Amino acid sequence: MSEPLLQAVNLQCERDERTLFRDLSFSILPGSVTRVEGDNGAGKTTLLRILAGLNDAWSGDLLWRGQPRNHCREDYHRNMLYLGHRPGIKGLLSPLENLRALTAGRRPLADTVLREALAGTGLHGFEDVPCRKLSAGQQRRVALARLLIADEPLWLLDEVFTAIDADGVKAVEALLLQRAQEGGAVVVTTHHNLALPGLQSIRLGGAA
Ligand SMILES: Nc1ncnc2c1ncn2[C@@H]1O[C@H](COP(=O)(O)OP(=O)(O)OP(=O)(O)O)[C@@H](O)[C@H]1O
Repeated sequence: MSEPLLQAVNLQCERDERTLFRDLSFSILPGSVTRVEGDNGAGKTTLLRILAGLNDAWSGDLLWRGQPRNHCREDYHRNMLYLGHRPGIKGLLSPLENLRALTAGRRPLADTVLREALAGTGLHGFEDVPCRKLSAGQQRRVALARLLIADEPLWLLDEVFTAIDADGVKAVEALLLQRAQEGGAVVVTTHHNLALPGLQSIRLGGAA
């Protein structure tokens, strides 16, 4: 069996004196898509932010390719892509400018590549329009264009299907499968009913 990309061992997290989860252990294997499940408030976003390194209020161990994540943070952040439940798009900037900003600090990409990615998410003709003039679904598509140019093997995606129409959902599902087939892994939270073969799950809830 291949080595996990990411391993969580006995994770525990409390928020507002409530235990969201404890003794939570799981492995994210190359080639997998995993859905984090749980009711509203169960801690799905919190868990994803912990995995993304954006929340330090937890205990337990996180291993990246077998190494404690704290010992290889730079490598981890180079190989992990996190999209939060808000699109994180700046309204005054165009889709092209937003995508430039979202990819800043990563491998440099020519504008032609970024424009192609925007066209790939259905934004052809809107590349240079201020994002505040776009619909909620179109703004989400700006953030999703990141997936078309992502070389990071691990994707952590929080509610990225919000405001996306049926065709968009299918296209994103195909991207998740493709990342897994290429040997990467995806961890996703969604209230949308994902129809992916081999879908793994992490269930949150019940940690009184
Ligand atoms: N900004 C915040 N400040 C304080 N506590 C918060 C905050 N956001 C969330 N919480 C607490 O953390 C718990 C888990 O929230 P989280 O957003 O991780 O849940 P979730 O499973 O993603 O929920 P949902 O399905 O509604 O998006 C909430 O029930 C709440 O008690």
